[in-house]
Amino acid sequence: MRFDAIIIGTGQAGPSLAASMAKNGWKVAIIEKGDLGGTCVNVGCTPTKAYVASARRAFIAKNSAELGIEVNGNIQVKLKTIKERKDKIIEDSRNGLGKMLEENDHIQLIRGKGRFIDNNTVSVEGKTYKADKIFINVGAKPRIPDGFKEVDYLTNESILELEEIPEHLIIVGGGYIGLEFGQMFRRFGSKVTILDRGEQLLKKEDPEFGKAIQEIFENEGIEVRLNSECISAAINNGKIEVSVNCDESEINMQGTHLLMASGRGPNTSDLGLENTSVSLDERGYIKVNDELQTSAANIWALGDCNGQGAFTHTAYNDFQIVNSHLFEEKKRKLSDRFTCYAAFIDPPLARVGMNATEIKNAGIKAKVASRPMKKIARAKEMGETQGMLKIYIEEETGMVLGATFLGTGADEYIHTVIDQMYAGQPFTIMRDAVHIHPTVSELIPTMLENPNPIGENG
Ligand SMILES: Cc1cc2nc3c(=O)[nH]c(=O)nc-3n(C[C@H](O)[C@H](O)[C@H](O)COP(=O)(O)OP(=O)(O)OC[C@H]3O[C@@H](n4cnc5c(N)ncnc54)[C@H](O)[C@@H]3O)c2cc1C
Ligand SMILES: NC(=O)c1ccc[n+]([C@@H]2O[C@H](COP(=O)([O-])OP(=O)(O)OC[C@H]3O[C@@H](n4cnc5c(N)ncnc54)[C@H](O)[C@@H]3O)[C@@H](O)[C@H]2O)c1
Repeated sequence: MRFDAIIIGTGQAGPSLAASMAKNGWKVAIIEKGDLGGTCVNVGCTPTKAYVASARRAFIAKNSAELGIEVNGNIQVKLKTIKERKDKIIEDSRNGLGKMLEENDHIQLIRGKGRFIDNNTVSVEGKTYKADKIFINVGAKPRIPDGFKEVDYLTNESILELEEIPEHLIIVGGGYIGLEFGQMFRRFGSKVTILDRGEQLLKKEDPEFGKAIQEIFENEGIEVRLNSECISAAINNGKIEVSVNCDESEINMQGTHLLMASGRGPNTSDLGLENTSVSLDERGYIKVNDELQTSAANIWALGDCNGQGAFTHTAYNDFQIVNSHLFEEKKRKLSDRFTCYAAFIDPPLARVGMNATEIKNAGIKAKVASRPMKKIARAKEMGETQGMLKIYIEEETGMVLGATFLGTGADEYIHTVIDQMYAGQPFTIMRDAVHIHPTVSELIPTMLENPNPIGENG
């Protein structure tokens, strides 16, 4: 069967692209081997943020005496109810997407695993489909290091199926997934241990933010063990035993559950790409140019599988870039994008652009405007004073290079800085703006009054 375009994967880029192509009169096939909506909807952002909300309610219920609220009696966390609520949110989202794809006359939804036969042909369960243009949106999967084959470990998928709270959850990996699940299950009532081979949590952040998060986690009773190399696991007396360290001072710990949160890798190994002229990098990501075109001129790669971002908003922006080249006058480019993201721990960490370490490594002369949350009126009124705000400004031009915020609501007001960076204006625009009192955002202009040289610790 022949189409104008074939899309492989219904993640965060594919369905929007299919809808746009259909609107422009193209005949499109979209192939999906699993649940519609991909990682974010089914086993990523949506379910985890629903769980984070339940975990925060549990935490507040247990920790509001200081604000004059005492709960007498038992606070019960019902994981089965939390899961049912999450399943309903996912189902609604999946059904909405299914309806959109199935009711569009220009789109054919094909269920099954797609595999390239050549640059213009994809097979699904024995049938072949041809198109002039093919768009790959196959996402990523957990990367499991050697040493865990003997145990029945959990991943971000299976942990979301649990109906009972683990007694002791050991987590390998102190990145986004490890931290979000770690804090949430601690708040649900589990004992939690987080192991990471690195020197700090969230290794892409400046060390002071890693340390601040570690302190917040330890204050909640989470055990954090860094510099844990050569981790492996086995079953001992029905429990999971985890060995940490390579030398004879090896430490063993026992837990009831083990979550692997040690990074993700692209779904490109069994896609038949060897039958095409698409090139991969050494880690298996599909190489793309500034327009997300692969080394095969008629094939594009979008989302996690191209290694240019590992977030829903970057996958969606990939759709916007490709779509602009197909149908719009104003062309978008990958290189126009500022890196931005949030870790949805509590308080959240939000980031855009460069941090102090990157600025120093690049040899850029810059200043930092900073403020601890404990010096912000609204944070004090809310009783949520953990964290700090930092904005980096290039000395020569006055342009904003980036910001890292750790604090209550940071995932929202980071957008003040993101929008400023996209506007391409100097920091004085933000400094001279009038913000609403009392908000955390109102301190952004104030902190920009007195930027200082970047110190040893950022
Ligand atoms: C636990 C967790 C929490 C996360 N939280 C956030 C968050 O809060 N914010 C955020 O921005 N990002 C978050 N992410 C990352 C986000 O989920 C991903 O970056 C995003 O889903 C990537 O989308 P994608 O379009 O690249 O692919 P995906 O959403 O992974 O979709 C790819 C689709 O392709 C299908 N597929 C793969 N191979 C084939 C094949 N051969 N044939 C047919 N179909 C195929 C898959 O079944 C899948 O449905 C989280 C990820 C995880 C794991
Ligand atoms: N809030 C969000 O936007 C969000 C939330 C969850 C996931 N995600 C996406 O999912 C991706 C994957 O998340 P992740 O947390 O799995 O990966 P990650 O790369 O953020 O963190 C993995 C951690 O595991 C450690 N590690 C790896 N192998 C190890 C080993 N053998 N022994 C000990 N430690 C080891 C690494 O040092 C690292 O700190 C992220 O890059 C992110 O893009 C995003």
